[in-house]
Amino acid sequence: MGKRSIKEVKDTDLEKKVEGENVKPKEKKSSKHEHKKQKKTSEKSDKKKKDKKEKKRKEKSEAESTSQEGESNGEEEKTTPKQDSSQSTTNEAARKEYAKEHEINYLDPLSKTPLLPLLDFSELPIHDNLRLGLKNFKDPTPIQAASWPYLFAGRDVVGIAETGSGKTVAFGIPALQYLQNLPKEKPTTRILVVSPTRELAIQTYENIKGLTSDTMFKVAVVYGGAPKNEQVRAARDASVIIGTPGRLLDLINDGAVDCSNVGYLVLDEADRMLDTGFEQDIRNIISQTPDPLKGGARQTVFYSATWPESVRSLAATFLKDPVKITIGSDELSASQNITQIVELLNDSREKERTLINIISKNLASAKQGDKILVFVLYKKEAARVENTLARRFNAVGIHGDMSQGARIQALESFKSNKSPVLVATDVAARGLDIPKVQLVINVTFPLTIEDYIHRIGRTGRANTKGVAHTFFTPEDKSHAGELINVLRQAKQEIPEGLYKYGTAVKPKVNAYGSRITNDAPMKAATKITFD
Ligand SMILES: Nc1ncnc2c1ncn2[C@@H]1O[C@H](COP(=O)(O)OP(=O)(O)OP(=O)(O)O)[C@@H](O)[C@H]1O
Repeated sequence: MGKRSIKEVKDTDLEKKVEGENVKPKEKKSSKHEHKKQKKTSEKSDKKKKDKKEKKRKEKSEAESTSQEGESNGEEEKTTPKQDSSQSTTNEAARKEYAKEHEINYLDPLSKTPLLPLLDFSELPIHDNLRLGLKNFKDPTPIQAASWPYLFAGRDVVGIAETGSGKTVAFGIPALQYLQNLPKEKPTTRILVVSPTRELAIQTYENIKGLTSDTMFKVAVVYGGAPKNEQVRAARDASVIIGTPGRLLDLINDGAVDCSNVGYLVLDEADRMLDTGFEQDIRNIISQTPDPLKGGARQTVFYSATWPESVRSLAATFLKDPVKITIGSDELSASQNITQIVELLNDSREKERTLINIISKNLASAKQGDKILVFVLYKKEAARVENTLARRFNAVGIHGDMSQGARIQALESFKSNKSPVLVATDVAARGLDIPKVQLVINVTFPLTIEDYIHRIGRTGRANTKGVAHTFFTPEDKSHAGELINVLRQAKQEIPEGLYKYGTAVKPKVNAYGSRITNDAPMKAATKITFD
């Protein structure tokens, strides 16, 4: 391990392409730890469950649900987790109704009968110390409710749900319970979460730390632009590592991170992680983990709000019989909590004046703590717009040309409301969960419509409302068709002038490269919806 096979691995984020490649995939013999048992059981369980479920449900049906109310603190459970209670504690009809109401769709190559959603935290087969991490939430969100039965059964999952819908907790809780179930032997990395940006890696680390605050698990975060030594120390013996691909590979090649015992692998913002900017790194990282196709015990979970065709066939190569769970439409969709305004401008030179007007108006009526996030496309543009807005509104900026320290400081200043306006490139488009972002302004249209969905998803999170205001100029005309589709899908107003640019949607081209890939479907699967 110790020998570096990458000359220089830079950190990866949305603006920096990783240069280091050519890490020879190692043929690793994966260790067979307990997780495999869990997985085998789960794979078999689908079949068994089919038969058993019918019986169980008949026995248990009717009005069981009410007796579960108010038990969500798990007090009475002590340390004995319930196993797969999701299928039995509330009647089947209520679960089906929930799946229908929240438009949960399943695509499962192994079973025609979905594992129905888990409707209450008290049904979670987890230890009490993990329950504490959920105490601030009332109910599972739909992606949590739908994913958990599969994740606890050890299945690979592709989870697609709108921005701000609680995907981190969706993959985090089963990951930590998996860890909890392992025998207490020499600590080694068991859970690996890969994130596209440093800020998202840090945020996920904080979230997972929050969920583990009552446990002894060691969690570490590794990302570029910060000294390695400290991260190497933190990663040593950490059971959970969250990181950006470049630094992760760097530490793997240094021998500081050992992925040979990873039993639960998460690609957060999975479509971004699998597109051309990251593909090779991801291949290299995954090659260091146990390979389920060679008998290795690794559960792999991919989450995102967007799932373009261009990444699906590649995704399939890393997953074993995954169930795809989609909340809402299969089409690209924005959160319905966001009011989308598209303003057509004839000339890019109108942008600055319009931007200042919108921010002035918005801040004049803003409530305490309200924030505005302004997106641009290029780093230089970010610096220029930040400059303009800094004088008027005490704005700060974040982009890939800044030092990591300055990036963190800007984000802190925005979060703590010292600066109510943050100007950002797409480095802040994905995953960041900043409370009270009331307004997102797209000064320059992003490279892809998926990025648009993620950018505007910085507002309207966790069932709050928000507004996204997008400038659209003739230069953006190639995005008109897909933008119209997104607006229509979210039942938003479509400005008449947008149609003049045409409604055609070009075949998918990966905007970070130029490759077009066809969607090679995963193993034939049956799509199940409740309607
Ligand atoms: N069950 C729940 N009930 C209420 N709020 C929740 C619940 N689970 C998570 N949240 C909160 O919802 C917010 C959004 O969660 P998270 O950042 O995981 O969203 P996401 O789906 O990953 O979004 P994105 O697609 O933008 O990455 C967070 O503040 C989180 O604490």
